[in-house]
Amino acid sequence: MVYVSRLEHFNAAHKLFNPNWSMSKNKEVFGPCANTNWHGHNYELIVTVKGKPDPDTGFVIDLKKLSTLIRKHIIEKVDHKNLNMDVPFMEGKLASTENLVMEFWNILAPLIAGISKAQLHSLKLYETPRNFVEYFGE
Ligand SMILES: Nc1nc2c(c(=O)[nH]1)N=C([C@H](O)[C@H](O)COP(=O)(O)OP(=O)(O)OP(=O)(O)O)CN2
Repeated sequence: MVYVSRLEHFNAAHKLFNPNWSMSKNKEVFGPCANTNWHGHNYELIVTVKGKPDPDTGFVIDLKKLSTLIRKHIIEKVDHKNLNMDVPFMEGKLASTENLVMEFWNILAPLIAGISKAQLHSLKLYETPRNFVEYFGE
């Protein structure tokens, strides 16, 4: 197996807020991340795909095609958006990095399988240069 990765970028606004809690409980749990008027992040998304290189191309997956697919189905939906208000697949969900990366997986895994013999292996999503999550689909 060879593991091939593509880095994409987006920026978005959000707040961490549980609607079932009072404002003071949200502030207690999420601190400044619960700020009513939002805050923003420069997110970095690393998509890793695994497979065997095709004998004709030497590619596990054409990275240009992978990039186009990620941009169309993920980046265009979240870039310069408010994750709590503007993104249908985040509706009713807390806009944490964990919940975001799981939604990204549900979108990307079948699309990648549809354009190649490769499989989605992992997603790594940086919310800040020091906070990031990794997801392997289980
Ligand atoms: N498990 C999670 N914890 C936190 C998440 C998350 O998505 N999953 N998100 C946040 C906030 O959105 C917050 O804005 C993160 O910023 P901060 O803690 O300030 O992180 P920085 O790396 O920018 O700053 P440091 O000064 O290095 O802490 C919080 N928790």
